[in-house]
Amino acid sequence: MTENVERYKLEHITLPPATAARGDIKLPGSKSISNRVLLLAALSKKGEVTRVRDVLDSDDTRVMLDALNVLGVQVKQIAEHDYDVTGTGGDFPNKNADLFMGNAGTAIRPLTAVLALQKGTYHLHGVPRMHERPIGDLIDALQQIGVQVEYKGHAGYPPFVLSPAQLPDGDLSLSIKGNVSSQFLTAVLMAAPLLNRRVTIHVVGELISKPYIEITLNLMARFGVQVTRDGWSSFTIEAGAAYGSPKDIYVEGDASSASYFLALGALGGGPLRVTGVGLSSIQGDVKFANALQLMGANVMMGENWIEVRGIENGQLRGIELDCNHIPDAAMTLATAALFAQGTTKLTNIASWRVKETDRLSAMATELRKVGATVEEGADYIVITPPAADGWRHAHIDTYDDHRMAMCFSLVALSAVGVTINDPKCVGKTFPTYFEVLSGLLS
Ligand SMILES: O=C(O)C1=C[C@@H](OP(=O)(O)O)[C@@H](O)[C@H](O)C1
Ligand SMILES: C=C(OP(=O)(O)O)C(=O)O
Repeated sequence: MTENVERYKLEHITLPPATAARGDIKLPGSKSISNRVLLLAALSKKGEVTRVRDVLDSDDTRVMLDALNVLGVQVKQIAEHDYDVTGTGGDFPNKNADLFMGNAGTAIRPLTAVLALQKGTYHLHGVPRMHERPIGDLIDALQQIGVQVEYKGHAGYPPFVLSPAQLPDGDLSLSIKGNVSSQFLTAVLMAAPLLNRRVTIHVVGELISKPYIEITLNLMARFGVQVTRDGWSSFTIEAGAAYGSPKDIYVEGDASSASYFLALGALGGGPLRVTGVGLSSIQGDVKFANALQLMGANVMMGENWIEVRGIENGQLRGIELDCNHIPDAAMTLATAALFAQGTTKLTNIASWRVKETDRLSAMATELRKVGATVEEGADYIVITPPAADGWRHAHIDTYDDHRMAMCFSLVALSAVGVTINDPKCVGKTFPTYFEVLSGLLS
C-alpha cells in the first residue's frame, strides 16, 4: 500500500430491513495477533523461518507486511493467508527507510520501539488521522533510554524520524504511561529483548485495555521470551532473552470482528455461529459474549467457536458496563443497545476519542440519527433506544472508521433498515464484511 492509493470509495450501501440473522461463518484472522506475530517472526533468530498461518488480509496487516518488506525482511506468501517470515535476529537489513503506517496502531506503535533500537534512520508517517493519534507517551518512555526522535509535525504525534539510539551501559529501567493506549507498553515489551540486557518497565498510573497486554505477553512467550511481572505495575525482561521461532504458528480468528455477528445472532434469532475464537482464545474481546449474555442473549462457547441464539424473553435488556477491557467490541454494544429494553450505559471508554475517529462523538451523532436519545460524557455514553414508532431510516456517516460501518450494520434488523456511507472503510480489518453479512440476513 502506498500513500497515493486512492481510497476506494463506494458511496454507500443500503441494507433493507431484515428480520432474521443466522448462519455459520469462519472469522478472518485477528488483526492484533497477525501484526504481533509477523513482527515477532521478523525479530526471531537470524535465518529461522516461521510459517504464520491464517494471517488477516486487510489494510492494517498490509501496512505491517509492506513495512517489513521495505525493511528488508524476507516475507514470502505461500498461500492466501499463510506467510514464511525469515528471522533477522532483531537487526533489520535496511538501515534507512520511509515507512507509511496508514492508520494502523498495531503497526506504528511496536515498529516505533523496534526501529528506535536499529542502527538506522527511519521516517514514520501515516494518513492524516494517524497524525492526530497520540504517540508521545511511547516516545517519552523510549527517550529515557537514549532513543533519538525528531517530530516532523506536532510534538507527541506522527510523523517523526528515528535515528540511532545512544544507549547507556548496563541494566535499563524506564517508566511508561498506559492511560491513553496499551499499545505503548506492548511496543516497549516487544522491543525490550533487542536491548540484550536486563530491562525493567514501570507502568506509571492507570493502564487501559489490559487484555491486549496479555496477548503481547502470550505471544512473546510463544517466541521464547518470558517476561516476569509485578501485577500491572512492572515488567522485567532478563539479559539474554531473545526471540526464537515457534516454526509454525496459527493466528486465531478476530474476536472484535466476531462481535458484529454475535450481536446479529442475538437480535436476529440465530443460531449464528462464529468459528475461530472461543474458550481457548487469547483475545480479551471474547468477553463481548459475556456482555451479550448480560443483555439476555443465549450464548454457547466451545474451544474454537461461539454460538448465539434468540433471546430469552424476546428482547435484549439495557445494561451498565465498564468497557475498559473490551474497547473495540464495546462499540458493538452501543448499536445493540438500540434494540434493548431500557437504557444502556457504557463507561470507562475515554480511549474511544483517540482511535480511528473520536468514536464517542461519532457514535452519539449517528445513534441520534436513527432515533435514539444519547448522552455523551467525557468517557461514557448512555443510549436510550428509539420508541417503536421513533426509528428513522438514516444515512450513517462512518468517519473512515471500520467499526462505525460494521456496528451500524446491526440496524438492518430494524423495521427501517439502514444506509451506510463509505462502507469500504471496513477494509482496515475486514474487507469482505458486507459480503459475509449479506449471506446471514433474511
Ligand atoms: O494492542 C492491540 O492490538 C490493540 C489495543 C487496543 O488499543 P488501545 O490500547 O489503544 O485501547 C485496541 O483498541 C486496538 O484495536 C488493538
Ligand atoms: C483502535 C483500533 O485500531 P488500531 O490498531 O489502529 O489502534 C481498532 O481496530 O478499533
